[in-house]
Amino acid sequence: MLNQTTSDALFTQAKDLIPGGVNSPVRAFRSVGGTPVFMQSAAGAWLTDVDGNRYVDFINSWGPMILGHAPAVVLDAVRAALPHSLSFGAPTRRESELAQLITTMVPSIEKVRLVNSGTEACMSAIRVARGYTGRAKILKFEGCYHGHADAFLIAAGSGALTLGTPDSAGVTAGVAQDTLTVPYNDLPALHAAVAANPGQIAAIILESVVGNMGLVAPQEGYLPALRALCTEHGIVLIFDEVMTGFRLAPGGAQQLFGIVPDMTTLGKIIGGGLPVGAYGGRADIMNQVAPAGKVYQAGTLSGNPLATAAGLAQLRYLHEHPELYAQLDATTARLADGTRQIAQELGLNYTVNRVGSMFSLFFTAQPVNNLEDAKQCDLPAFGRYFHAMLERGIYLAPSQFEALFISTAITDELVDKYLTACRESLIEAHGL
Ligand SMILES: Cc1ncc(COP(=O)(O)O)c(C=O)c1O
Ligand SMILES: N[C@H](C=O)CCC(=O)O
Repeated sequence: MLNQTTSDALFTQAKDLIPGGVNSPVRAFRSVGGTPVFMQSAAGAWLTDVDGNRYVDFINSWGPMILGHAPAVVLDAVRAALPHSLSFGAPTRRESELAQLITTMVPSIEKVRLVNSGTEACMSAIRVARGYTGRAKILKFEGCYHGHADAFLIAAGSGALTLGTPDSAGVTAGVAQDTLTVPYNDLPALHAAVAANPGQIAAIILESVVGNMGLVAPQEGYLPALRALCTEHGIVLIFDEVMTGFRLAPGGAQQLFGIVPDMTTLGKIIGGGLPVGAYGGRADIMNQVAPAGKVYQAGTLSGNPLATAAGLAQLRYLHEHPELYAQLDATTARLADGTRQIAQELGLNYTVNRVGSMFSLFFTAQPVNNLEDAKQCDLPAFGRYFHAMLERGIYLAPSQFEALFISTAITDELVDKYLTACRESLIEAHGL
């Protein structure tokens, strides 16, 4: 048994002070049971908790730590920036350098605005799309998560789905009526929704590869059809690449699939582990943003000097080392294929979905192409598996409805460690 004495004590204290004891719901282990592990430090592929237990990290702060924890290239950049200022609240050279790199790497982005989180990026992007089109409604997909702005907490994925609150309390009927939802990977449903709201939809926003109902890939032809539909109806197509940006390819999912959206939202990797988000797109759309245009959006700490230093260093490194993407792909293929094979050998035949360096093991033998498919999973068995893996030093997302994120710090030896733990944990979780 893991010694979690200090984590347990800290969680008890935190619950008196912080709602549910955590600052983001999915961390609370609610859907897998038990108490969350409180972390102390991290380096490379490894996390160390407050009781001294060590784990190989397969979440990587939900994506940002693509180079593993504490990479020298990012730490050095932050150290160099530190003495100059923690925040200016005034423009800096590095913001333009970061913007330049983003526009170079991401095909759809001609102009970009930095914000502080993925939520801010998505919230701002739909405001801009509304300002640009003069239309009120947006369309999102069931089980996709775009942060916690009111307009997105309708059929939301991630922690909201995990906790059974995909439609959050506190979101007014007035807001909800402007958010249309349809199942992911279902073109007839999408066409029907657009046809039923002629000239009213400002934007369609989606995770072009979904990570927030577990990992779900777009089916063949889905993204091109979506692109064509948006062009035909004058709808702003927004790819939420908060997870997939700079991860699935240097230019994100849009580069991988060869589809150019009108706008893109970014987060996670772009901050190298510090709080940053961004939204960008075609210049004529982005020129609507204040002070260039009439759509207001602002931020006291936006373009923060430490966050831009970390993000710029990480993005530069990725840009200069494109070979890392083949490495990530090969490592994750070994993990995902190995998991699938183990499940088959044990007679479980569970579904494993993978795109690049993201993957999910779904506790169902049925294919998973949308939220309804993902909801068929055996959640109690997943909870037992999660804890069996944790005992063996493997840190997974504490929810069936999240993807795993692989870093360049995962070596072949660590893949072997994961696969051994996976076999033992599946056996333990199912009493085989
Ligand atoms: C696809 C996607 N969009 C938006 C967000 C919101 O980002 P943040 O948590 O930084 O607000 C997240 C993650 O939380 C995400 O996975
Ligand atoms: N799925 C979420 C983001 O990617 C999980 C992180 C969070 O909400 O705390």
